[in-house]
Amino acid sequence: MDLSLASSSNSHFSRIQTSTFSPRFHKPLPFFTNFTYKPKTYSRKSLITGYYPIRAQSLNQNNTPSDDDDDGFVLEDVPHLTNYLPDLPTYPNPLESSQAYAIVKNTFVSPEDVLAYQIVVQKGSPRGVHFRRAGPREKVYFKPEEVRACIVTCGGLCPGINTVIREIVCGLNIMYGVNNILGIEGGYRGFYSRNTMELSPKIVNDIHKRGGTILQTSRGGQDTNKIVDNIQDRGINQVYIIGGDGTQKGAAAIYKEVEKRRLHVAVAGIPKTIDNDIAVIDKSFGFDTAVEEAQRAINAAHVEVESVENGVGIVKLMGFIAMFATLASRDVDCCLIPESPFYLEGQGGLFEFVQQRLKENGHVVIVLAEGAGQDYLSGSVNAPEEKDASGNRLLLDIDPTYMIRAVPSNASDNIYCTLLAQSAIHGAMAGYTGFTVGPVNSRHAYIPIGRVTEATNVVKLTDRMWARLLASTNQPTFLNKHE
Ligand SMILES: Nc1ncnc2c1ncn2[C@@H]1O[C@H](COP(=O)(O)OP(=O)(O)OP(=O)(O)O)[C@@H](O)[C@H]1O
Ligand SMILES: O=P(O)(O)OC[C@H]1O[C@](O)(CO)[C@@H](O)[C@@H]1O
Ligand SMILES: [Mg+2]
Repeated sequence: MDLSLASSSNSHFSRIQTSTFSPRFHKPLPFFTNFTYKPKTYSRKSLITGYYPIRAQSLNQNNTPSDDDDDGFVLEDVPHLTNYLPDLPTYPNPLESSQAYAIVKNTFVSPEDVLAYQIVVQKGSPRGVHFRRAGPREKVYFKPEEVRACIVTCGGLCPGINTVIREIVCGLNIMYGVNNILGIEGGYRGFYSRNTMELSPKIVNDIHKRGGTILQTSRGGQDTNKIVDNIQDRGINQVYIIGGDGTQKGAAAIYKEVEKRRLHVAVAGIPKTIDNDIAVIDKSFGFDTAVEEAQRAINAAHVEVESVENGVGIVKLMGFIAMFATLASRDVDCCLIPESPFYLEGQGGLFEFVQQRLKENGHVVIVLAEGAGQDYLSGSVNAPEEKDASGNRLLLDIDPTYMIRAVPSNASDNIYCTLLAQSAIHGAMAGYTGFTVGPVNSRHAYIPIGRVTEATNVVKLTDRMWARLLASTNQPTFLNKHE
């Protein structure tokens, strides 16, 4: 039973060698499975973002393609340092002698463990896409005393960033005995334009109680070559990158350059987005905290509108937070999101609905998601195609409730951040690189960075979740406009 990495110099996707496979799989896997990227592009406006960029191709024992024995199993694997450094020495994982793991039955994740992307299947359907399960491996590709790690945070704020920083520092130190950890200040450009700070468990001890990021963050201004020069100059060999879709694209570029230079450097991404719009993973850290905090904003609006005659309150929130806060609140009369165009006048329009609710209840609370109703906003706030420093389009009149992203993370996000940090550490120590971590159907996985940056999640109006919201608020669908 062996699912081991074989080296492949020209592809950053590993081949999986499977001589025999666990009996719990109803069918043995092909002897070799080779993975090639076949990216498919989807329009940003498309409401359906499902895609399968990698196809498994069966190879027979001579390593040539064969059509048989393919039961549709696809592993979207992450790169490994041995892909371009085949002779890297390995060391026993220090967790073997860790007190914390002393009585754990299975300290190490089996190299065969993979997670299914789709868990709702039908009898006879192909087994589909899988990701490598995250967790500690028996062998590591770094001597703990030789690890020089760094952590950088980029993009907007999100509850829990400090917790992730803390847990990377403490996890590296406590689990793997690493003492050399640098904080890069001020985002990507901090690699070459700012000072660094030494991080230790003592320094980060209580930072999870604070919002923001102790390392500071920034948008724009990254220069991949200069970053990798700096990584080399400083002797850094593990890079932990916390940030959103833009940051993860930057991480992929850093990984590519590191691979080109054939450096013994693991690059690990920890996905961050308060909007919860990162593809593949179940949920992004800080989202629960943000939804909880959004309740307070909605509640405040509700108190205000109830206290005046015909009060109308508008709460502006980000992305999926608008939808989930509405579902959680019960005080929201109508949730407006960019994916569901609405109209103001006439039968079935927003004004008619507001009037009706005012008549019934004397007040109305509307949740407006970032980007909704752009057609109705004056162009005076920002020029239509204005961009921020990272090249993201600036939306009109976007002033989402920032209070929700400055708060420290709640208990469940703190636990989640701990798992993310520890998974990233185990992956880097085990020699995986160019990966991002996150839960897929509740289990943590190593996911190729390209998979999470190729498309961002949008609300699918055709999914039952949006229907649940409509059923909860009883708001108009705006689907039947009468001209
Ligand atoms: N395509 C890209 N390639 C390389 N670097 C990128 C790319 N897009 C963005 N970046 C860099 O990543 C950093 C963060 O990007 P951005 O400001 O878009 O935030 P983000 O990571 O998407 O976070 P969020 O949108 O959740 O706030 C910036 O320094 C930016 O220059
Ligand atoms: O004002 P800043 O820091 O650029 O952030 C704005 C953006 O950051 C985000 O919170 C990123 O998730 C977006 O919702 C928002 O558009
Ligand atoms: Mg972004």
